[in-house]
Amino acid sequence: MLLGAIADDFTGASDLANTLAKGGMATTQFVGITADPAPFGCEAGVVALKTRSIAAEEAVRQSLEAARWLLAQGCEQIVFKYCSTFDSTPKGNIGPVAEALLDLLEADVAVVCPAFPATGRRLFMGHLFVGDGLLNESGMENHPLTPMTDPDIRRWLRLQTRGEVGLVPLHTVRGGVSAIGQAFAEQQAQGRRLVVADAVADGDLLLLGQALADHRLVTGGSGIAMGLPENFRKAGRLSRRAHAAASAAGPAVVLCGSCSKASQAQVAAYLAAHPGLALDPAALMDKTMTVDRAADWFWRQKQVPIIYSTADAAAVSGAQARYGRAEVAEAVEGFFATLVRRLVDGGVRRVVVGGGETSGAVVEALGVSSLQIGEEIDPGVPALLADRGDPLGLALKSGNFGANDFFEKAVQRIGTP
Ligand SMILES: Nc1ncnc2c1ncn2[C@@H]1O[C@H](COP(=O)(O)OP(=O)(O)OP(=O)(O)O)[C@@H](O)[C@H]1O
Ligand SMILES: O=C(O)[C@@H](O)C(=O)CO
Repeated sequence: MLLGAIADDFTGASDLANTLAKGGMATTQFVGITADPAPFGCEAGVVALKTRSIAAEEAVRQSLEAARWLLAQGCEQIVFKYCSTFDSTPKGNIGPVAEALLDLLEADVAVVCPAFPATGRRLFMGHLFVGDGLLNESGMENHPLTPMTDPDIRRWLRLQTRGEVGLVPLHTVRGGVSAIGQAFAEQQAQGRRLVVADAVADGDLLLLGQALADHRLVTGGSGIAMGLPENFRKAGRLSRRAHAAASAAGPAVVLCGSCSKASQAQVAAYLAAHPGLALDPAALMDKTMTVDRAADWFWRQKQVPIIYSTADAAAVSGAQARYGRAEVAEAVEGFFATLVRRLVDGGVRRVVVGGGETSGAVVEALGVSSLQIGEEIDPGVPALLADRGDPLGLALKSGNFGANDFFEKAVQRIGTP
């Protein structure tokens, strides 16, 4: 294994794995930390953790454990993948994990770059934009777990770090590989080990990728990895392996626990032509909605149904005020976890999931340990193939990713009925 990555959620892991596979690296996504050696021929390994919203010390512990395993597999460069909307709270976890990885790798400096232009996330003067607006006006300010209320990534990250945070602005990035190298060296000389780098287009990310060839640690969204495979290819170190074929066959289900604006629109679009079961947190808390009821409902449907807790910001904050933020999240995620196990044990072979935390709960419940990366469905979302006795097709969609018709496309692209 040449390149190892640690992703702080499951959809983020498949987003990054998709980028590395498209870049020509034979890539496997691992579900959590494993003690087993990586499969033969794996050039890039992405360890999917569920550390985005847990306590910072625990996120650090798990990330270091994953990094040590990746290093033991031979990895020369480590990528720490977080969300392209920099999802975190003032207490972490991006800063503490990045600083701990710098220490482990004995690295002097690392880039911080959540930009992912294909999905509208662009970074200018350290400020993160989503589409044509700032991050804190994009709907992310209402996120159920990590509300993003400041678009200045330097300022937000500094709340989380021990050390100062630097910046390599866009005009320097556009100056090319040696200008970028010099800028990092200057930031490092001033004692800034975490350095935010601007990027508004794929070309900026490719330049950065080239300039970061010798960096032991790279941190960012999946965009920052766009240029990394080329560094290994140029050195003649890559084989060329095809994407995994979508070979799953059987009934399908769509599960959505994401409450993002994009997910709200995608759920509405899917409901226009398919049956849906809405999960109300109150009904989960007082147990009037049970996994038995939802599973019975599922098997009665003639078309591929959607089961969702997706709701608008007012409904989400209402439920959180009544039951507590963590309590609702636990109830919703726990419900999806038990339900998906029941459905897959009962014969479902294609599972489409909306939301990173939700995907983590679902994949962990299914007990699969690794995922092969298939073709891209929409930017940042590949078809995935797991082995659970039979082939199991999966798609794990980040909250804000995907076109309006994502769910319909994904059901078709991850296998056949
Ligand atoms: N109706 C609801 N009310 C309150 N919380 C909810 C509701 N539905 C889902 N949740 C919780 O909100 C969280 C949504 O997070 P999730 O990561 O799945 O989606 P997302 O944040 O939109 O996606 P991503 O992390 O990929 O951007 C989960 O913990 C989920 O359990
Ligand atoms: O970077 C992103 O936006 C996604 O891969 C993600 O991490 C969402 O959970």
